[in-house]
Order: sequence, then structure tokens, then C-alpha cells
Amino acid sequence: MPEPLLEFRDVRSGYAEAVVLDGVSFALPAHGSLAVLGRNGVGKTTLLLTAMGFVPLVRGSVLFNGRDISRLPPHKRAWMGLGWVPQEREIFPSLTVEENLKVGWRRGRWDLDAVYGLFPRLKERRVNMGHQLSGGEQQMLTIARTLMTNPAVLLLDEPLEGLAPIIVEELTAAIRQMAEDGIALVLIEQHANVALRLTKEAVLIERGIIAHRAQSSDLLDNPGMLDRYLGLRLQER
Ligand SMILES: Nc1ncnc2c1ncn2[C@@H]1O[C@H](COP(=O)(O)OP(=O)(O)OP(=O)(O)O)[C@@H](O)[C@H]1O
Repeated sequence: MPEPLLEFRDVRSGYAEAVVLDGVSFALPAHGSLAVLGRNGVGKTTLLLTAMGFVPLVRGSVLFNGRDISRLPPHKRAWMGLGWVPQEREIFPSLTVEENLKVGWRRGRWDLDAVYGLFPRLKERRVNMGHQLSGGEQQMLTIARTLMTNPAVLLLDEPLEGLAPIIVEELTAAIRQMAEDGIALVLIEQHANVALRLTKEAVLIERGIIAHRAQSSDLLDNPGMLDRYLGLRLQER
């Protein structure tokens, strides 16, 4: 079996006053995609923060391409190919769209032309300042900026949260295309049906542990299972 791209081995992590994840293990293959589902506050964001090194490990290890990166700082992990897309839509408000995109560019498949091909809206807005963008455009820019670093894996924290349906459609299509293009995905998304359609595998987190893991398509065919484990229901969007 080929070496996983990103692997958690028996990870325990959390904040000074609270252990959040306890005994989490998974292996994401290169070009793989994983939906992380669970109720509010179960530790989904903490899982991504642990992968990036923003939240310290108490036990276990995080591996990337077979290398133990547990002690590396976030910027080194980003440099190695972990592309974090935070929920807070971190862009530079006083730089133009194009300047925002150029800031983190690293040579590779994704450059300005390719990114504008994926997000034509950003091309139209390329001379606008970050602060002049709508919430949906800011989210596109946040993802596009990370894409410009040519990551091996994108860690997406609720990228569709609070966005209008038309923008959700555009972003969903873009995420699907990035995955088809070979970027691995870890996707946190409250709308389970969207997350399951975009991914091959899923883990259901409950109180800091992986309560269930399955093929995403099997979960889509079995909505009762989501309901049983987490009280999540598939919603139409
Ligand atoms: N900086 C922090 N310091 C202390 N506790 C925190 C911190 N951030 C999150 N927590 C706690 O850790 C737990 C897991 O939070 P986390 O944000 O990972 O959950 P989540 O599954 O992503 O939830 P949501 O869907 O609401 O974003 C929660 O109980 C939360 O209150």
C-alpha cells in the first residue's frame, strides 16, 4: 500500500484546560479526500489546527509523506504542502485581489492564470481591494490564495458557511475540480450532503473520537446512519 499523504496516529490534542481529540487515527492517501463530520464543538476545527501545528499534541503523532511532523511549526508544514483554509477568511483587506494571490505563490501547476480559470469572479475583481469583496468572493480569495501555494492537501474549514446558494454552487464546483486535479482534501462542512458528494471517505467525530468511518457514497445511501451516530440529517441545498 502506498504511503499515506497525511496521517494521524493515536492523536490526543487540545487546549491548556481541555483535551479535545483523544485517540484519533486516520490515513489520507495522496489524491484522497476526507469529510470530517460531527456536531458543533466536537473537535473538527481542532483536528485541522492539530494537523497544521497550531494546537499542540499531547500524545500520538502527525505524519506527512511518512515523515513525523509533530514538532514542526505551522509555517514549515505549510511549506511542505499542507494548505490550510481557515474559517475566518484571512485575506489582506488593503491589497488588491491580484496582490493577495501573488503573496504566497510558489511555482507549480497553480498560477494566476490557472486560479483565474477556476475562479472567473476573482479575475473580474482582480484590481479590487480585499475589503471591497463580498463574503463569498472573500471566501473564494481565501481558497485561491492557498491554492497559489500549490499544496498537496487542502484543509478546508467550513468553506461554504453562511454563503448564498449561487456562491455555494460555484465554490462546490471549484473544490470538486481541485480534487479531480489531484489535490487531496480534508473538508469540514456542516452540510453533510455537500461534504459527502465532494469526498471519497468520511469520519464522524463524537466527543473527540472517531465514532464511525465509511465511504462517503455509502453514507449518502444510508442517511439513517448519520442520524443514528450524530443526529445529522442530510439537507438539500
Ligand atoms: N482556543 C480555545 N481554547 C480552549 N478551548 C477551545 C478553544 N477553541 C476551541 N475550544 C473548545 O474545543 C472544543 C472543540 O472545538 P472545535 O472548534 O474544534 O469544534 P468544532 O467541531 O469545529 O465545532 P464547530 O462546528 O462549532 O466549529 C469545544 O469544546 C471548544 O469550546
